[in-house]
Amino acid sequence: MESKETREDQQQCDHGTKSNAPTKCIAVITSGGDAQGMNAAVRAAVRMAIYNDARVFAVHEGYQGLVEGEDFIKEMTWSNFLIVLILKGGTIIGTARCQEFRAKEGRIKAAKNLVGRGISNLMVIGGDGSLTGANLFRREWTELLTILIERGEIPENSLIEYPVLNIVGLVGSIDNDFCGTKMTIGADSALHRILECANAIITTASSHRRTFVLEVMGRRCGYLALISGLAIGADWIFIPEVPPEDGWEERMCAQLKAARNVGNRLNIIVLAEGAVDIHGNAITAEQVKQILVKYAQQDTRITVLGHVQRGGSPSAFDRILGCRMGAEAVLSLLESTVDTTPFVIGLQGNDMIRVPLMECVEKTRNLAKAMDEHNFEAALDLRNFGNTLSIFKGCNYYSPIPCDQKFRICIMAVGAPAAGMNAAIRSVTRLSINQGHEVFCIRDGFEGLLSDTDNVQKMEWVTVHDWIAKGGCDIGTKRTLPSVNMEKIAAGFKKYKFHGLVIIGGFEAFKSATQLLEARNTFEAFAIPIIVIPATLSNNVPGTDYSLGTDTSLNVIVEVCYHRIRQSATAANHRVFVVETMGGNCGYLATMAGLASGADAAYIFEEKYNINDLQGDVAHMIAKFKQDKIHRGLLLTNEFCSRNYDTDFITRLFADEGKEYFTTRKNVLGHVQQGGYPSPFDRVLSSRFAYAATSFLIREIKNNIRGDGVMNASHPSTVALVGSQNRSLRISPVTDLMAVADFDKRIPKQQWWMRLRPLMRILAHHKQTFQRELRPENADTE
Ligand SMILES: Nc1ncnc2c1ncn2[C@@H]1O[C@H](COP(=O)(O)OP(=O)(O)OP(=O)(O)O)[C@@H](O)[C@H]1O
Ligand SMILES: O=P(O)(O)OC[C@H]1O[C@](O)(CO)[C@@H](O)[C@@H]1O
Ligand SMILES: [Mg+2]
Repeated sequence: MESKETREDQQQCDHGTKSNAPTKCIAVITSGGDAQGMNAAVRAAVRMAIYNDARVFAVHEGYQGLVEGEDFIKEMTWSNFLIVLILKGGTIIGTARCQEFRAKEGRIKAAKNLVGRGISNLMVIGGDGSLTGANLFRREWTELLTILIERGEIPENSLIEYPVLNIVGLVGSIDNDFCGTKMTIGADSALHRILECANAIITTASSHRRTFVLEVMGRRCGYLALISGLAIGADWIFIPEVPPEDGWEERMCAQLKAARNVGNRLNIIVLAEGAVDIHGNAITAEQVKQILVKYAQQDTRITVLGHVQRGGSPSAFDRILGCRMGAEAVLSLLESTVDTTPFVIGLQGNDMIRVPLMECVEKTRNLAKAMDEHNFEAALDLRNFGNTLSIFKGCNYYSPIPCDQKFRICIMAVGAPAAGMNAAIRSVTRLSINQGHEVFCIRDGFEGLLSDTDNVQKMEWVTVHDWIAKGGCDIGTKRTLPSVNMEKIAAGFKKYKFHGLVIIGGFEAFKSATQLLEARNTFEAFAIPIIVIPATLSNNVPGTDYSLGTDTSLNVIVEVCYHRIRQSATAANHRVFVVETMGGNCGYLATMAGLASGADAAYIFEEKYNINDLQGDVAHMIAKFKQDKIHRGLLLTNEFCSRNYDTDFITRLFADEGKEYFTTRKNVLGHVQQGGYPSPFDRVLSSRFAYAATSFLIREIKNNIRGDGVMNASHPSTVALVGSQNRSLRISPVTDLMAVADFDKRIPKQQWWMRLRPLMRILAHHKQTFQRELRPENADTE
């Protein structure tokens, strides 16, 4: 049965080129523990299905609803999933842990309920258990239908009509415990919750000079504990995959005491709920507390974060991940035939990929088996946590190695402030100190060297103690480029005898590095290895898909767009908001915030538009207010989207042309986007960048130091930028990057995220041609 509303919705939206797949009926289900971002996935799935002329049903209350049938399975329309749902945590269609579905009789009932509605395509959004159950359900499909035919409960031809159950899985779980995707929907939001709580705890812990044991979720997976431990700057972590060897009690106490001895006022221990010792015995928060009180005489408290981690609004990352996975999952179902392998939609690099469900279930099972058999080495390998663990130790355990020759490493920041700069400075400082070297910072970038005061300061382990959680840039950052007075800057470098330089910043940081490289011919003080760590909310630096600060800003924009502007729009009713983001000429923030907020459009510099396009969008907005019963509109603009058709123009156009249907208001978000404490993603990325940058620098100093201790780096490859490309770390010589950068526009010539723009338009009900996301060529295999 097709509802009137559905047909109208479909008619009013001619979506351009569509897939040629025959009409299919798809059921969407959320199952297992809820996770933030599931709603975004359901919404994208419903809309993508309707866009492709398929019928789509939501199964309420997980597998329980599938078993019960009746009103638990409802057909969805375009308007069922308004943008408001993107911001909601949990799952609006409900979830459950259903015992009945584990038994065959339960699955027989479920099959009957699907066949009765003509559904043979199932999208399951859940964790490892839910997807294992889905796989079993698919494998048994013929048997289940045969039983139902024999019982006379479904028509005889059902097996001919529905020979297979097509399945697609989306991993929605805060645990990030499923093999086949780099990130599961919800894990990033859970990290946000953990960090919010840790921020609150750190102030009281510091006041009382206390130790806190923070217990986090994750079942038998240590992802949340490891990543939050790194992002908080914890003093010790316990994760199930790396159980501590016997004698850990003394080692932990010694480590915590050492941290206090170098000036820490508090200690934080992050304990995964599934943590065990080398014999497989559980390690509990209470046990850790008792040990600390008894052997380290530390005033210790326990905080078990519990379900807070699954609550709250999804992060920008999870909203975008949910949207992309939901859309890709529908395409996978529409393309499937009787012979198609069921897939899980995974994130690899920056791309959505389809991974055989069986393979993922098998790998996930092997992992559980390795843990059961106490084969922790294999488990750690399968999880791929090794590198992160090394970074965690390097940044948090004070253990400088003796070193024959101490190098003098210099850090400076160039450009506008961005969240994550302090975190990167902390990591470079600590990693270098632990390698036995000395670290200095130049305050206020190149201006610091030009001024008459001494702006060079030695950095100690404790100087940067709490910098991982600090926004801004405590060493000061300025836009001034070295070219303003190369001679004086060279004199400064010579005076302080730096062996290597880390420049943290945006496009100016990159440009500074190219200028120093060029000036090497004239000034030998620049014959040192130089590495740039990209940090700018604009995300416009060549050689990296992400710069530090971008994710934090995106979360600020999404939070403002939704929790503040939306509330105002709801109260005002019939209102369109035009929200201007920063980013220079780069439309990353406007585009991604548009996708994450379910915006109607995002106008950016890189995608030209003219008055006809804008008029079309006004007409589209009016149609939405008239037909979709929507009473709010959201348009994003990038600060330099167009010289003439800018934010003011767009606001006035919508205000005038749409005045019978809505009022229009403008919001320029401005510098709030530069503020705030860094997001988990930015904190972790800062440590990874710092690790790669420090390793590069020390290696290149060793390669280029003369016997008399003077640096002689002349090869251009010794001036480089560390970036995240398809989520793998890459060091690129700046000479290579000069070819892929547009210096006039201050953006890279190619930007990976541009291919996400059609999806944003489709989900906003625009006419649009969908382009499938390309498969990665050089995606990481982590
Ligand atoms: N082996 C199985 N066979 C049939 N159904 C299963 C199986 N495993 C799990 N299920 C079904 O999936 C539901 C959810 O599974 P589970 O409780 O393991 O959560 P999950 O999907 O792993 O999510 P999370 O771990 O994130 O909470 C179960 O209640 C059950 O209905
Ligand atoms: O919500 P419940 O059923 O108490 O389950 C808690 C479990 O679910 C998860 O939150 C998600 O799997 C785990 O981290 C945790 O162990
Ligand atoms: Mg699970």
